[in-house]
Amino acid sequence: MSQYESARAAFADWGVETETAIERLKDIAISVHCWQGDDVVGFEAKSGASGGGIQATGNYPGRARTPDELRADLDFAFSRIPGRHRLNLHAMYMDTDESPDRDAIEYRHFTPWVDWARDSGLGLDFNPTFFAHAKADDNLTLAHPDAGIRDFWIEHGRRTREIAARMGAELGSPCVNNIWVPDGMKDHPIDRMAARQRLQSSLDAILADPQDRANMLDAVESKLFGIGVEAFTVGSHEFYLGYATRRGTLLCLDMGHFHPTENIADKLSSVALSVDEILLHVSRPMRWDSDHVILQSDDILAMAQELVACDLLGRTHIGLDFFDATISRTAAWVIGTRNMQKALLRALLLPMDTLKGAENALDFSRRFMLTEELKDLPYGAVWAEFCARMEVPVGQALIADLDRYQDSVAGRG
Ligand SMILES: C[C@H](O)[C@H](O)[C@@H](O)C(=O)CO
Ligand SMILES: [Mn+2]
Repeated sequence: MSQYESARAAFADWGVETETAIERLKDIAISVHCWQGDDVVGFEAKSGASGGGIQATGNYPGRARTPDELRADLDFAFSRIPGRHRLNLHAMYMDTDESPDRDAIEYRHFTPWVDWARDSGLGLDFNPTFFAHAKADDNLTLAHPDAGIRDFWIEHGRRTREIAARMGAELGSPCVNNIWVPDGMKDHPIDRMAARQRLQSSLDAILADPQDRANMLDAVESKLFGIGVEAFTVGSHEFYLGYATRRGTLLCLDMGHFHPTENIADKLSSVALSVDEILLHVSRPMRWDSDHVILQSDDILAMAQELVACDLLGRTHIGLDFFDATISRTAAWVIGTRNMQKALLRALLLPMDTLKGAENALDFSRRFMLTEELKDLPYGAVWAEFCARMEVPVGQALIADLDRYQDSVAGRG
């Protein structure tokens, strides 16, 4: 009997069909973020420090310096991640000989990405870039007291929605356009309300034109604090939860954007009662929003378990948001994305009816015994079978591939 056949029998003993779990996992597209490949630098003529409190640390060799290098790295990464997925592109990753400012970007500045995505069978998601720009140096953009600066960023936001809609139409899959702004203050503000009113009306202006939801979906992302905006973030969780609920946008929950002791998995069932769809930025905050590459850690397993237990997979867009320049960037993409998939597989392999039955009967002894014994089941054999069917390597063969690719890019200047 093969390892998979014996694992299949072990799960069947608990009433779980491994074939069903594998089929469901195949259908879950992860939105892989472009910015892990180049340390959040982007390809604008004048790219500099990321700003907005975002900073990749490390100088591991092999950073992608051009769109072609980034696409080559992504081709490799996607070839080692089982399944069909999406690329999450920030506006500052335009691919053009022109140098449009943020308020002048157009669809044509991104067509090489769309052509590549189409050829690769990938979906695209998009983000306006409200940081790494002189007009964001005050750490205020859409909430800036200066109407001229607000108008500049409103125009940027409007254009990204048009570009996202066209990307979605071209690829036949709705493009999620996620708005995150760094706006805040280093020290205690006097007039929080005025800043939040400005952010609200700027967002309203950006979202004023209706777009076909078959082509694009709007999302808004909150944050607790960032470097340089320790005292006050205009777009807090409460601000965006209310905004998304009122305006019918997706709510983005970034796992690094809350207090480190908060359980982000616990928030899913709460916000799902108020918003139709959720966007996740799966990340690993190490004491703060450090954006470490995700592990198969309790937080990630809990997030996946909630998505399955609450039946939220159909209305949750799973995006990743981590970056680490101290390790191979392609290895970070591949291992991080596979960790998300492994967490989902583990959740899909749980005998959910049995677990819920124990809980509903208030039989907490049974729930406790079940959850702990289930941890010993052979999840690895099911994962290996899934990878074999999707023609991607596991274990030492994967590590050899990751090493080989890293060696091939290490000479980049
Ligand atoms: C690139 C950023 O990580 C991204 O735009 C945003 O999602 C964020 O999380 C900022 O902290
Ligand atoms: Mn994020």
